[in-house]
Amino acid sequence: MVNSRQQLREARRIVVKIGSALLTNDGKGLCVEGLDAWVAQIASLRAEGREVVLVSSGAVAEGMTRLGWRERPADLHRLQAAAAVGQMGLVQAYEARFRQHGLQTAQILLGHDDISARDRYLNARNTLLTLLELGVVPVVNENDSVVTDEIRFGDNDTLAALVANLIDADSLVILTDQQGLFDSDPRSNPGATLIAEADAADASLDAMVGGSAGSLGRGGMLTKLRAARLAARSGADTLIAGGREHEVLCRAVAGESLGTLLLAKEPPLAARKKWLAGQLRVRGSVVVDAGAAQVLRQQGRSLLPVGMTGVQGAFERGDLVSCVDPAGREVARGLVNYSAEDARKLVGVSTAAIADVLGYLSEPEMIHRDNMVLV
Ligand SMILES: Nc1ncnc2c1ncn2[C@@H]1O[C@H](COP(=O)(O)OP(=O)(O)O)[C@@H](O)[C@H]1O
Ligand SMILES: N[C@@H](CCC(=O)OP(=O)(O)O)C(=O)O
Repeated sequence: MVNSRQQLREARRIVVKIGSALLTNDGKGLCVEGLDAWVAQIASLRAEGREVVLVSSGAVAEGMTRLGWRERPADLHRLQAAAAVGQMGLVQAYEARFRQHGLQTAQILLGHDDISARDRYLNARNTLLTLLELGVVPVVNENDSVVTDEIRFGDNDTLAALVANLIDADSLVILTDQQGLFDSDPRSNPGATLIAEADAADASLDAMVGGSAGSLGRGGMLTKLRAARLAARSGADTLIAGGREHEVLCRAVAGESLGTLLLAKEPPLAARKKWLAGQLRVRGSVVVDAGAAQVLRQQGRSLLPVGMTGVQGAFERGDLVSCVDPAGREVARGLVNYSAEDARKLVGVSTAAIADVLGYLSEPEMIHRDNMVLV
């Protein structure tokens, strides 16, 4: 059997995520010793010939420190202003340190649209890959100052996983203020035990994460677990580890057993499906009958109008829509071939009758399987 830690040793392309809780020293400004240590470790990973993309949080927290604010503002524009101020501090901190190791850095700020629009997704991918080829360390964050609430990732775990998908990373390493994933929140349960390794898809992990974050972090362990599942879609394993541990990155990549390794056991999704899986903006839903739900789930088939029993929401051809079973559980998501208006006319309609009902035939499928991902 291949030792699963061996896979981290062999990782050529790694996404490292540093969370707010860790980076901002629990609200006392950027953690200088931490930054020195992480940058030095990333520099040695680069010197070993590995490619590293850094996803760093901390803009809002650093902005609050610079502006002298103690409370995280509730007002979106003040939050966005803080992010804009703090992002300057972040890039300065990384730039200066990487330069000492002879490395160039590049700032990449991504929003949801950069991942959801296929052309922008491909463009972001090409830019990141070009930077890696040039030996530059890209420093990524969400484009906090301009994104609207409806479409923000909010936590950088999700963003880091999407970046791992985007560049086909071998591993995602999430550094946080805990040593990894525990069987319950160690903040509230001192007796909690560290999980050393699990299949990212293991449903029993869901009960352990609780969803609570620290005062500075956004997502807690729940978003880290979800991120591991997202990263697994492109075949990347995820390590969640304590960022304050001595030489944590170098030791982890040397194959030492620390933190929690969440393994990608399913075969990677095709590139288009990876892009689909990262979409946040769902425009509506179609209810499917039990038979359709079964063939979607078990045989990965396309959804035909005959399997639909209802349509909710307002969507256009090409929008992302979710498919729910008769019990209301989401089965899949995909890009529709018909608008909501036409779809309502097509509920339960056989393929042969589509043209008669609509007066035209676009495609026989409501959602083609190539444009669908199971949830
Ligand atoms: N099962 C768990 N194991 C470890 N930490 C957990 C668990 N459930 C909740 N947490 C909380 O998640 C927090 C880390 O998430 P967060 O504050 O969002 O950090 P970051 O900014 O690094 O993303 C921990 O401080 C911890 O209190
Ligand atoms: N983009 C935000 C990061 C949000 C955040 O704190 O995320 P996380 O570190 O995942 O809890 C920032 O730079 O402040």
